[in-house]
Amino acid sequence: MKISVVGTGYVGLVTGVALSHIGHVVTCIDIDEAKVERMRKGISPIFEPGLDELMIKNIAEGRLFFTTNHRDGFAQADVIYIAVGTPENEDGSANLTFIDQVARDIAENISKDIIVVTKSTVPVGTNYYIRDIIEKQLKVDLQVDIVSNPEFLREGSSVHDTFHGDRIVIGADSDDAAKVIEEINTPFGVPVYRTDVRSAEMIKYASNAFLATKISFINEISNICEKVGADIESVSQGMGLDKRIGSLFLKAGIGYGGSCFPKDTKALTQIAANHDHNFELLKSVIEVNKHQQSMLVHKALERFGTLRGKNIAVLGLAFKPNTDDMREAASIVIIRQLIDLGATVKAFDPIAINNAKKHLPDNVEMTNNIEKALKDSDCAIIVTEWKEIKELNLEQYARLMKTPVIFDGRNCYELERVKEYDMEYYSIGRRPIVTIKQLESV
Ligand SMILES: NC(=O)c1ccc[n+]([C@@H]2O[C@H](COP(=O)([O-])OP(=O)(O)OC[C@H]3O[C@@H](n4cnc5c(N)ncnc54)[C@H](O)[C@@H]3O)[C@@H](O)[C@H]2O)c1
Ligand SMILES: O=c1ccn([C@@H]2O[C@H](COP(=O)(O)OP(=O)(O)O[C@H]3O[C@H](CO)[C@@H](O)[C@H](O)[C@H]3O)[C@@H](O)[C@H]2O)c(=O)[nH]1
Repeated sequence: MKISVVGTGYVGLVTGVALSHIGHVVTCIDIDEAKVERMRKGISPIFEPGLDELMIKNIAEGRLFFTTNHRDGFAQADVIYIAVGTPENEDGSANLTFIDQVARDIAENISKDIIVVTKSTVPVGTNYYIRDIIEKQLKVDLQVDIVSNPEFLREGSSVHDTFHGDRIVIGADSDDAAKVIEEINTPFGVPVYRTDVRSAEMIKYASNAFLATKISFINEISNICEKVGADIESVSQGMGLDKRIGSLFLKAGIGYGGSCFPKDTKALTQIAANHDHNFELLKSVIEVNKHQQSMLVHKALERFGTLRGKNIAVLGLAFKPNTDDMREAASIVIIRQLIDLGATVKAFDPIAINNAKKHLPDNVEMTNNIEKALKDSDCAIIVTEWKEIKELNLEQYARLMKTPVIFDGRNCYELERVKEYDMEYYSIGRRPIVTIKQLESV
């Protein structure tokens, strides 16, 4: 099948590369010329494990192309995938400017019947809106079918997720169009779930909202655990053994970030509000997440009294490990608060520094060397559970830091292990460990 993918971000590029890998001829279109130039050479503009290798292979085998020209990109296409961004408006609703533009680009540049597949996360009804724009703008009589095919990949494991997903959701009115999309995806061997267009659009928001709810729920439980002396790791494990609950997404921490949960939860409350429904539960999930992000700063304040003049090592900047994505990362909130409180921040991240520079104040020193970040610091705040942090020899904290006081927002270390080292260790939903008596007065 000949396929065009519009938008080469995390979703579009991975989708385009994966579709070419299973044998389709794919042209990826993006308006960003510099990005397209790099991709033509087989260089991925995003950090995603396994992606460069697949790009290089499929370009070499003549199945994967890149262009900035919509007319060229659509010329051969039987199917067009839309994968442009749907960021949030100031009121939290989804901004459909890019979607709108792509619909117009399609209408202006196609010359044969087409199936338009929307991968972007869009409010319920948007696929019909896309079809309306295309049909209104078309200058020739062509058939346009729409299919909602929301994406569930996670950043950092997106290539793996595409080949090993739990389901592919296909929402369509036209049986024929749905069958074409099902056939395109057959080589992935992932189960297909067929439904109507609006339900497919809703499945995406409901899934993200549910996962975000699970996270805020377990974070609230962790806060209570600290007060009653229970251990959140045991509690999560014990809960997760119940198949009705499931063990995944019960990891307490400093809240969810990233390009999806924050914006999609807000967008769903807006979708509900537009239909006179007050989605109170989801609003609380969002509020809990906001508080959770500040949790470690509160703990540090409680511990030190003031953070003015303190040198603080922030370990991990990306919103999760194995990605360079800084969108809505908890590190941004935490670092801003630390600076407002008068602290000096030295931050470590192995991958995300370039992106982090766009989000953080200039006076934040950044390094991809964890030892440099820790050197002479008064305390360390662990924000992202990078391998480099989890595998750090715990001796290093006492060796490098002025005072080895650690606030771990991702429960990276077993408490029994921490006890063997000189440190003062505060984590999430677990009892504090203080092994150095003299630190209590610092
Ligand atoms: N990032 C994820 O993990 C993820 C997962 C599932 C779903 N989604 C959804 O997928 C969509 C895309 O997300 P993303 O993170 O890949 O976005 P992104 O911002 O990383 O990439 C979007 C790309 O689209 C390009 N673009 C914009 N307008 C264009 C146009 N008219 N023609 C061609 N290219 C154009 C931009 O230059 C950019 O490269 C969003 O709706 C998002 O909610 C994202
Ligand atoms: O038990 C958990 C699981 C995740 N998180 C946090 O939640 C955020 C999101 O993590 P994750 O879901 O792994 O990453 P994303 O790449 O944002 O993927 C989510 O958002 C995508 C965009 O819509 C969807 O496609 C995916 O299915 C959905 O998991 C991160 O800050 C994680 O640290 C936790 O705090 N505890």
